[in-house]
Amino acid sequence: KEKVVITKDQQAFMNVILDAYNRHQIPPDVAKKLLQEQYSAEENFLLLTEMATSQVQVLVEFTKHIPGFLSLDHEDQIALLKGSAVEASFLRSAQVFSSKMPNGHTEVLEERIRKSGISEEFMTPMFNFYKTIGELHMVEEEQALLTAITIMTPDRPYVKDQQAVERLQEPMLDVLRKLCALHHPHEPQYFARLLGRLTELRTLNHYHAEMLTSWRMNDHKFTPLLCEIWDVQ
Ligand SMILES: O=C(NC1CCCCC1)[C@H]([C@@H]1CCCCO1)n1c(-c2ccc(Cl)cc2)nc2cc(F)c(Cl)cc21
Repeated sequence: KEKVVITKDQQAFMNVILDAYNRHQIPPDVAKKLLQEQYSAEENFLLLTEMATSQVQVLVEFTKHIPGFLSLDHEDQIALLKGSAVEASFLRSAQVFSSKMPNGHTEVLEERIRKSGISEEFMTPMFNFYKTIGELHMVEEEQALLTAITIMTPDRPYVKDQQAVERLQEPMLDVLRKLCALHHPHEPQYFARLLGRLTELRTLNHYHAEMLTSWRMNDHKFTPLLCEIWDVQ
């Protein structure tokens, strides 16, 4: 069984991404708000659009610190951000949902989300994803890398130089594979399970526009930034 060694360069590379990830995160205020009181479907939708708008802004800041991103073709930079923003917001939602909370809080949070205005049909796939992310008990390095890997996905629509993106994604996958072996030594399949979550994320991507337009309310208003990023309005 070969010894897993993270090189000094990989450690430095990892710290750049982790540091950027920790500096550019919106606080889980939305969880606190949802736990404090019940909101109407309209208020919940407004809360979601506000949170998602500010999350896109911090996502751009985080992405700029991913080694090599700023050296990509500018149109490809936009294509990567546009292609990954929804998945990053679901990944962040899953991390917030599965973060350690006092007893009973997660259940209240789930109930509030189930009653927030989202159509019933999306609850199962969404909460399956949240729960499977929670079961992974990711360390923060893994969370940061998984988000960076999601952004650096070569086959997003309109990406022209996919090879350039692959060259940036590969070193992150290498470090993640080693981290998984180090942090989860008794789960040889752990890395594969992590990457499997990225496939699940793509299916949530598929539902996303419909989840928003079927929100139980009239007249769904979106911010200009969300109209750009989400395929709505
Ligand atoms: O605001 C949300 N998520 C933000 C997005 C940016 C990053 C931070 C978290 C929404 C909430 C849902 C209830 C009504 C208010 O919005 N949300 C979603 C969600 C996301 C996409 C769609 Cl289309 C539907 C629901 N899943 C969540 C899980 C959670 F644990 C918490 Cl606290 C909130 C969550």
